Parts: sequence; C-alpha cells; structure tokens
Amino acid sequence: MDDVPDRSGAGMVAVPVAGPAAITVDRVTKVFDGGDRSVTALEDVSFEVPRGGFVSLIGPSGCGKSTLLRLVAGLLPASGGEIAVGGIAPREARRKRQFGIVFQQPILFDWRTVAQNVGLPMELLGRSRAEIDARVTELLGLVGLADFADHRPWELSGGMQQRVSIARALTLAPPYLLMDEPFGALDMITRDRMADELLRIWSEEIDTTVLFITHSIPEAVLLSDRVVVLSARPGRVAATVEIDLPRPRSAEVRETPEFFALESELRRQLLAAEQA
Ligand SMILES: Nc1ncnc2c1ncn2[C@@H]1O[C@H](COP(=O)(O)OP(=O)(O)OP(=O)(O)O)[C@@H](O)[C@H]1O
Repeated sequence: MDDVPDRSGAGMVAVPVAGPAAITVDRVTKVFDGGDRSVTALEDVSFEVPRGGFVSLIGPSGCGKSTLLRLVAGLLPASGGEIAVGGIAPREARRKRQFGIVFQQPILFDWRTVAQNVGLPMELLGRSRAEIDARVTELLGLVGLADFADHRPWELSGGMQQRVSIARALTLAPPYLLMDEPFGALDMITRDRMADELLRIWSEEIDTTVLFITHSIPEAVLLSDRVVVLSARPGRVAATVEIDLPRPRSAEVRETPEFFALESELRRQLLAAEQA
C-alpha cells in the first residue's frame, strides 16, 4: 500500500499527485444519438485519477460532467476512446462492485431505518446479520449518525440524509467513490461542514479513490489533489489545476493566501472555459 498518498496527518506535507493511475480516461467522446438531434456531450476527454487520489471535475452547466461520471461508473457506454478503472473496463468494475456512487439528491428508502438503508448493499449480497450490524455501526460512527440508526430518512435534515447516502456508498468498502455534486442541494454552511466531513472520512478510508463533481470553486480547492476544468459543450479538458495544498486540510486552510491564489486560478480557468 505504499503507493497510496499519506493523508494520515502525520506531517503537514503537500501530497503529490503520483503513483499508478486508478482511473484512466483516454480520448473519450460521447454522442447521444437522437437522429437530427444528436448531442455531442464530450469530445476527446483525457485525464487520470491516481490511486487514492481526489480529483474534481468542474465546468459550465451542461458540459458533460454527469455524463463523464456515468461513463466511468459503467452506467453508459462511451462512443469513442477508452476508460479503464483499476485496469479493467467500467462495466466490469461495476459488476465487481468497485463503485460507491453518491448523487446530488440522496436516494433513500423512506420505509427503512437509517441503519437498514446503510446495510442494504450487504443485505442484497446475503451477508450475515452480525457482519452487517458491525459495518453499519462503524459507518454511522464515521459519518456522525450513531444516534440516528433507528430514525427514518424523512426525520433527518438534508445534510444528514446525504451523510446516510455517503455511508451507504461506503458499505462495501468500494475502492472508487464517484460523487455527482453531492452537496449541491445544501445550504452554504452545511455544505462547508459536509466538505470538511468528507475530507475526514476520506482520510480514514485510506485506499479510496474519489472522482467528484462540483460547481463550487472553494469546494474543489479544499477537497482535491487535482481539478479538471471542462469547457462548455461539447466538454473538452480546458485546463488541469494541481492543488498542492498540504494535507490534512482543516477549515482554516480556506483563509490562507495559497488557497485564495488557487481559487482565483481556478476561477480564471473556468471563465476561459465558459467562453471557449
Ligand atoms: N440521456 C441523454 N440523452 C440525450 N442527451 C443527454 C442525455 N444525458 C445528457 N445529455 C446531454 O448531454 C449534455 C451534457 O449533460 P450532463 O448532464 O452530463 O452535463 P453536466 O455538466 O453534468 O450539467 P450540470 O452541471 O447542469 O449538471 C447536455 O447537453 C445534456 O442535454
């Protein structure tokens, strides 16, 4: 495991984006075929997510971010180019349950308790009650919901529901976490708090590689090792910005000159990408 970046907080060092690529997107194109109304959503997109790394996608609305995430997740086929996840095709990786996926809206079953929602993926695989209970307890502790195990989702706030979704995505300890604007529906304060929590969770689930979509520049800077900026549709890689801030990153890092400099660099790239 020594090729996984050290996020333990043992030292305030910049985490280099290095090591073998976990996700490779190589010259990928996606065309939604609709006869006269075909839409080219992505064109010639290439980037890598290193193993154990955190890479964000940012870009104008409609530039193909969700499409790209769905291609990586094996939920949609690419029209051209290659995607490899841990060296295998996305659909194969999906079949091997390599992904935890979190969408903008938490998709929870209202008639199940929080614990039953989190345990569902293990239940579907026929795991033992004891094994499920142990993992659910661990995960609810990790996302700060230990006291809400027996609540129903509708009794929780939006931020708490999203934490349940994150816990459920982690249930099978997937090596890849794909997150499509998971905090987009939350108010600003809750959103900031959730970003801090995600960093903490990620630092504990050491070997998890994250691909994250956001519209928020500060969120991208806070969380990522690398930000891939996509241009307006058809989405192409307009820029790649390395976020070389030291880890662990606490809330205070948001107030540093280095953070502001990266924010303005990303804002500049995003504006250029919108006008491209
Ligand atoms: N199933 C589909 N069939 C046809 N066109 C689609 C389909 N899914 C997405 N598109 C089109 O592909 C383009 C990219 O959509 P996508 O949702 O990936 O963008 P996005 O960057 O995630 O947008 P937003 O930031 O607004 O969520 C859009 O023009 C969209 O209309």
